[in-house]
Amino acid sequence: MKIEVKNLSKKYKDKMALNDVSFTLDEPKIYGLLGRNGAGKTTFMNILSGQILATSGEIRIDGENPFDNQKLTESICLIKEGNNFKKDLKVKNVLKIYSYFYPSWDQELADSLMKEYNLDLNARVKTLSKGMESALGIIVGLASKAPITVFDEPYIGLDAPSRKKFYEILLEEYQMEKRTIIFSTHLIDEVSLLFEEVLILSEGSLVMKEEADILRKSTCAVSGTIDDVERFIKGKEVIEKKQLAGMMTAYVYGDVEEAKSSGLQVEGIPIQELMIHLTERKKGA
Ligand SMILES: Nc1ncnc2c1ncn2[C@@H]1O[C@H](COP(=O)(O)OP(=O)(O)OP(=O)(O)O)[C@@H](O)[C@H]1O
Repeated sequence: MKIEVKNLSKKYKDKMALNDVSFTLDEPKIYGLLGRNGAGKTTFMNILSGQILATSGEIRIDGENPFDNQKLTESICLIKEGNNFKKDLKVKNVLKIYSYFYPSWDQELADSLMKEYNLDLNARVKTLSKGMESALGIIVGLASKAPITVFDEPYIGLDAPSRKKFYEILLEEYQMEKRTIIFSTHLIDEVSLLFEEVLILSEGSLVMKEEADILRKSTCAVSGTIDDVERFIKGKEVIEKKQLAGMMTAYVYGDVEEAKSSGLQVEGIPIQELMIHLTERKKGA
């Protein structure tokens, strides 16, 4: 499904949570939506899934506005950080409700994930630990098979092996059947290899939207003497540079191979680092 975001803004009292954001997601891909606390990620995901209205601008999903749109809601599954389910419900009833709601619900997948995460069908949501409740969210998100599945920090309390399992199953499912997955997380290093495209929000503005492969190939950290590094970065877009004891390290948009052949020390920039530098740069602007 095509997602068009046009001049989207959301204001809460005097706080601009989103400020004139525009972009298009054309294809089913795994998108990483990144940014620091308060950058506007949850606000965006809530507007996308039709839970709240924008102050101005709009989101169109295959041409339609998601707010109060029953037909579209069946195509979007939003799994939040917590409180996804009514506390008094039994796990089996949660699954039943969602299976009725999502036309593409995959019961077989839900059953196998229930085993994987060792959840008791008869337990009530309020008796689940934080990690178990997150596991239930992950199960619903994956089994919904919703063409747009949005995970907003979906794994609070979930231990590292369970998170790893989640990434593996997400990838397996995605490879079998592509769908748009929008993933917001602060555990960027852990997940970044899953991302096919990365969007970074900073203080309500979109500061980057780029394919992850291009980012890996076209950004690098180069280190060497100040003169050598300055020579290399001349005319290139510099994300950040630091000097120490006559040496310089610069984070630049530039071809990794070219940097290597210039004799400088070259390293890739992890997406997490890139996010930090891009959001810092904006603050200082
Ligand atoms: N209901 C609300 N009322 C008032 N302000 C809000 C509300 N929801 C969000 N905000 C503010 O809007 C800004 C963006 O919040 P949002 O939750 O979208 O950020 P986020 O990127 O998801 O942050 P985090 O990574 O911490 O979850 C923040 O400054 C936040 O305080």
